[in-house]
Amino acid sequence: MSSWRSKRRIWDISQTLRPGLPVWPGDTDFAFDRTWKMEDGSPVNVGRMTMSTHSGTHGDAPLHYSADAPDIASVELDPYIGECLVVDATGVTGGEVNVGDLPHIESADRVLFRTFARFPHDEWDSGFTAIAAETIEWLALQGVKLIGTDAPSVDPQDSKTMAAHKAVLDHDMRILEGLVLDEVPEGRYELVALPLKVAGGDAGLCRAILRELAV
Ligand SMILES: Nc1ccccc1C(=O)C[C@H](N)C(=O)O
Ligand SMILES: [Zn+2]
Ligand SMILES: [Zn+2]
Repeated sequence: MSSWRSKRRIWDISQTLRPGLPVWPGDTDFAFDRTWKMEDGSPVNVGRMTMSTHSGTHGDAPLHYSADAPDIASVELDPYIGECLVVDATGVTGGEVNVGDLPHIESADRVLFRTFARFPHDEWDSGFTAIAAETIEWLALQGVKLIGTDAPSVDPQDSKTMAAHKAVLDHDMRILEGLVLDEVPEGRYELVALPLKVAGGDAGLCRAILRELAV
């Protein structure tokens, strides 16, 4: 008998989009409803959604932090697929992940940081841990093309300088935010996290997964 289930384990590292999803203070709430309902005699159910482009798990487009930079529909997809390193940064104090907090990194194309001991699924946590601009610079020099975090931003919530986003821009890196890494041990995985192709989009929602590497 055949099975749909792959022999390699998959971790779904996406937030579930649903009413009540915590969003950036002041940003658009996630809403979903049905425009056609089978219970009303429609042959099918059809829904609609209203949301911020930065809802839940998403990839920022360069356009989000630089006015003339590419939108999410224009960016190449290679950074969003391939081998990645998950780093446990749950022990970091002081608000941002610094170079000294990093483990020894042999080489990595993509690095994902787990900063929450327990992901805040039900409330917004303004005190999330950001990534220092120096850390991003350092990772770029190691050849890292994509940085991911379970926090809602690589910069602190009250940042006026957006230093981490600027470092990402300087090195033409890509960012994933709002990943859920609670169940994922530190180590190497295959990442697949493709942002939705929205023309003019400053970000794209992602269904993000990690898969056990082939041995
Ligand atoms: N929705 C916002 C409204 C105002 C200011 C920032 C945001 C963000 O979402 C920040 C974001 N997730 C980021 O890319 O760092
Ligand atoms: Zn964002
Ligand atoms: Zn961002």
